[in-house]
Amino acid sequence: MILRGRAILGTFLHAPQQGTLEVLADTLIEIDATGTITAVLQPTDAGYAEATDRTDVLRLPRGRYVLPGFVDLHIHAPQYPQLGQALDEPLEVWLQKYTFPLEARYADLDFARPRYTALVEDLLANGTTTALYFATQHTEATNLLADICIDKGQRALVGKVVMDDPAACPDFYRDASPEAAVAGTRAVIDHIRTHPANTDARVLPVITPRFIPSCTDEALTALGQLAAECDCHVQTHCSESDWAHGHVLNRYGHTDAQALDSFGLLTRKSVLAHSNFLTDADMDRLVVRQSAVAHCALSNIYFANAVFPLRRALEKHLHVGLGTDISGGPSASMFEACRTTVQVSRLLQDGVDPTLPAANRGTPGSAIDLKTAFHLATAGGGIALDLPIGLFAPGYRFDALVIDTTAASGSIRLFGETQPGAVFEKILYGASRANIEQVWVDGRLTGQTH
Ligand SMILES: Nc1nc2[nH]cnc2c(=O)[nH]1
Repeated sequence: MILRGRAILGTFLHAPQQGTLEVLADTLIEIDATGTITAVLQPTDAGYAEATDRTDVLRLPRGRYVLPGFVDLHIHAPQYPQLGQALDEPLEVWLQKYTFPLEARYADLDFARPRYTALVEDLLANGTTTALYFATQHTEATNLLADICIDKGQRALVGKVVMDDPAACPDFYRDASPEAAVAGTRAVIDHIRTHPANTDARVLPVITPRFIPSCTDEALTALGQLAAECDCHVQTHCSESDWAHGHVLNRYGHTDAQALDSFGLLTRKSVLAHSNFLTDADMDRLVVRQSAVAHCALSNIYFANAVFPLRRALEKHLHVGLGTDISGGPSASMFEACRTTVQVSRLLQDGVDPTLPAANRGTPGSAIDLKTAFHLATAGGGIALDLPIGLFAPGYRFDALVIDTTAASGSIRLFGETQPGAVFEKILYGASRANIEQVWVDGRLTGQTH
């Protein structure tokens, strides 16, 4: 089904600002031939009656609510087979013991294809309409992931992982040299940008140094130059755990954010995963560069040794979106990412050690409300990527999911509740895949949802 050149009538819930939910009840959204929203008409608006009389309007039944598609700002695509597994080691052990051996297998495209296909289909069915992907070190398998996203109609940003330092990366899974790493990155950029089925650039390339500990200075310098030359997005990990943060401090005598900046890797289109140990000065630097953080609340429980100070970052007007960090986080759902964002912020606020007096236990003022988490998972992701997504407003792409609150096999029970704020909470806390009835990207219905 296609909504391009048509309109959809229903109740839309979105969060243009942090901390607020906007309810667009009985609203008509008009979409042009490219999948861009051209009008959002509410019942009191001039022209509403005539517009809703159009015969080509898709009218949603009662009990349906439309949300902006989720923007997952941090996914390791090759780690999907490992989701919900192997979370018993700290980051530096987990990488060498489980993750590099798994990712190395993507040299074999017959291994990669069914796994990448399942991932993209499952994420779409979960409501993730935009995905920022780390692929693997392999050029061909990275191109394959991009091809699958293009074929399945997911908005995606796909990067070949650069990891060239022999001191940190195993022989069986490493770029042969900084030059080879950059050549592979260039090849993926060219593949995606010239793909004959990607003329509307729904899939974009991303420069992807894995993280400073796995890269040589030569590779980081060349990737910074490439980012300026190609005007591509950039993604990497930043100050994730005590170990990762400490590695960079030891190597350069300054923080990850400073080091990335010195390599030209902090741009308007950069997304830094985790970033838990950012100093105030690091945050200020990111604000100046307009770079973003992908907050991965669930994965941080396993690997970070700390909770990201999200409220402090938002008060500084840092761009922040949410990420699942598949498979560091054992859930592929952005609903879950919203829930965990709220939950860990409460732990940070109140503290966790019951032997301490309440007054010394936590970090007051750290709590994040559900509407803010939802904003970050949608509009915030769009701002981070500098793309017109995550909102229902003219000029934005029509990326959306239709929630069926009445689905018998779903996990939302409204018991007659109709107050939109309450319904919103029930959806965010309760929705599972069986409640996601339709997923739209650029005004096109994507595959089977359940
Ligand atoms: N969570 C996480 N952190 C990383 N740092 C470097 N690589 C990774 C990865 O694959 N996952």
